[in-house]
Amino acid sequence: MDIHKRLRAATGPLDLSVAFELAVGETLGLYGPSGVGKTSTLRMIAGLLRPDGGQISFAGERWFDEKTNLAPGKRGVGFVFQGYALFPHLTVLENLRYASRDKDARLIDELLESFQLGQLADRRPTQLSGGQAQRVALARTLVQRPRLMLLDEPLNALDTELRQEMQSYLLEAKSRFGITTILITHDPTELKTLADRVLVLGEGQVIFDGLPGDYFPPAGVLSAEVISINVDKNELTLRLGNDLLRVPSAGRSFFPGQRIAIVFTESGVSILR
Ligand SMILES: Nc1ncnc2c1ncn2[C@@H]1O[C@H](COP(=O)(O)OP(=O)(O)OP(=O)(O)O)[C@@H](O)[C@H]1O
Repeated sequence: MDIHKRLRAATGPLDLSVAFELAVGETLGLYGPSGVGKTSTLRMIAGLLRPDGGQISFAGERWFDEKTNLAPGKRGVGFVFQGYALFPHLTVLENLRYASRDKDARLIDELLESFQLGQLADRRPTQLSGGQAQRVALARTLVQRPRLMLLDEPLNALDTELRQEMQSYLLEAKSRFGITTILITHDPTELKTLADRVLVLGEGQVIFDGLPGDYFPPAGVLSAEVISINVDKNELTLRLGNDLLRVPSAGRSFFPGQRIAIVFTESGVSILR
């Protein structure tokens, strides 16, 4: 993907320019402050917003470039966002059947089971809780067998307990159906639980592309800067905030200016990486 678009932000033009790879089967998290262009990126991948330039390809198929602009319906993308509407006059089962192109009863049964919706199959959307409705919305997207699933803060409206419950449903769906997914969330825990990789956007640009654990280190891990190395004493001097620390270098080599992750343990400071 290599997507360029001039957006109109409240503060003036915002030049969105994002390039990234998307491997089949992976879950990519999109993270970043409000207004940096996350939703617009998903809308362009889905074909709902036309980029100014660049190219969008998935699984070896070209969806957009200067000569191509595949219609949204031909891309095989399932888009779930907050407040995603179910048909109010249809039951849960009817909502799934309606969405299923091939009326695959086995897949519908499997989704009802995976998302624990069996008992709720005959209820209408107004008779469901927020978490239940969101489970139906996800099942309804999966029943369409999308090749790529785009989730725009799907769990945002839910409270902490329901979010955790939904995260486990999403994990289950990921292992059962293995659908390539891009997930926008503001929740680092959600990214660490669900995403294989995270792309952090800042002001229309990719500022980090890597493992969620590298962007959000575990609690207790601190980032320090190597100030100097005393080879004779096998010792490093580190700057941590305004403090200088001396720690054993344990025979590893470092260079001044290098940022390293450290953790305080009972026996002193230990260097993680
Ligand atoms: N079709 C469009 N044309 C021009 N500008 C747009 C268009 N759609 C959105 N924008 C602007 O682009 C900016 C980025 O919006 P976008 O919704 O992509 O950000 P976001 O990172 O998803 O933010 P949030 O986390 O708040 O949802 C906003 O200032 C918005 O007003």
